[in-house]
Amino acid sequence: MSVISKFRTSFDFSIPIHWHPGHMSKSLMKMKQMINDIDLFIEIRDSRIPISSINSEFEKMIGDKKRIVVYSRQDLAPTESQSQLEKSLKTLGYDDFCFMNCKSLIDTDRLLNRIKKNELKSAYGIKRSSAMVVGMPNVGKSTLLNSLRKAGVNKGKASKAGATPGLTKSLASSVRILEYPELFLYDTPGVMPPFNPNPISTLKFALTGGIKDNLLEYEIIADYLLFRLNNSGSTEYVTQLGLQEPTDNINELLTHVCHKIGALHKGGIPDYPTAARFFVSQYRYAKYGLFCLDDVSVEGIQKQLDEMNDPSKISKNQLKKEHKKKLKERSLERYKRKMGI
Ligand SMILES: Nc1nc2c(ncn2[C@@H]2O[C@H](COP(=O)(O)OP(=O)(O)OP(=O)(O)O)[C@@H](O)[C@H]2O)c(=O)[nH]1
Repeated sequence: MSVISKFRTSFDFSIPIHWHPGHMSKSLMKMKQMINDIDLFIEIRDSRIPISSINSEFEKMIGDKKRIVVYSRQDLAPTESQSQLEKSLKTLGYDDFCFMNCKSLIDTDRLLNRIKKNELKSAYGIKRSSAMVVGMPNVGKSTLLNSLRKAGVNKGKASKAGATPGLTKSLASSVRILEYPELFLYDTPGVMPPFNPNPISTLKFALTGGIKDNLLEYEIIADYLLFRLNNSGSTEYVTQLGLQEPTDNINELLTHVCHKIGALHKGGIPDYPTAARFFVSQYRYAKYGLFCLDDVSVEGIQKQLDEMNDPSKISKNQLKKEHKKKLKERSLERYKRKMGI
């Protein structure tokens, strides 16, 4: 795909988003307390944001324990980015990972066989083993637990799964997912890092549905989406939305969407947040194509990991101040737009 040169080549966003409510810190603490009872961690990351969905807190917690990384939503990420990621991870020395659609029983069977063959080899007939599924919010933890239970012991759903991030709020008791060797699995609430020094990676997480709706205006998420679509030369959105041509102007695009879906207030005033939500939801249903939002080259991964592990360069207070200032500016902008000023 060729990059259309008249579009933006960078996206200015520096609002740090903090979402680490009490239930997340409590759960993280509880997970840490249980560490000695866990034989295997199944850490889930999203194939569309394989690096931005890493929580450095899990890295510290899991340490040298047995872990398998599951890149979920394989069905929503391009095959080229998966092959590139696989190559890069192997070059960087990682090999305990797999890609899957957590809703697919074929994929789940494959994962279960792999766990039986590799991770639980030493446990046959010896003892009951325990595993824990961990990950950021909405990456597919409960879905995977339910699929593993179905594939392993043919039992129904044990955990509530759904498109709303933060659905699982507490660490529940474990459920059996294998009879022989006996394996139990704990579902855990999605945990965001207490502090993420890279606002763009949180923005990517928001775009893929990982943070609560009220934490960031949909118009910003929609603008970032438009930037990414144009920047990758992908114009499927033009056809899908019935636009005349690609645009780099989010207001222009949202005004069109408002009229297309009838998102209008009294007097025909466009309802931008509803239009933005629609634009983003279509992306999440892969209506504009399949995308990987992270750079998965060896250098790209290394750069993102370095940033993640060295937040010391950025002052938390500085970011908080900037956050407040930006929020004020945004609400003024929104007010002006609403009033047609
Ligand atoms: N297409 C696709 N959808 C998935 C996959 N895994 C999970 N989902 C969907 O993603 C949404 C979130 O899944 P959950 O299992 O609730 O995610 P979670 O990680 O438990 O969420 P929290 O409770 O926020 O921690 C649900 O609508 C699932 O159906 C996948 O591999 N492919």
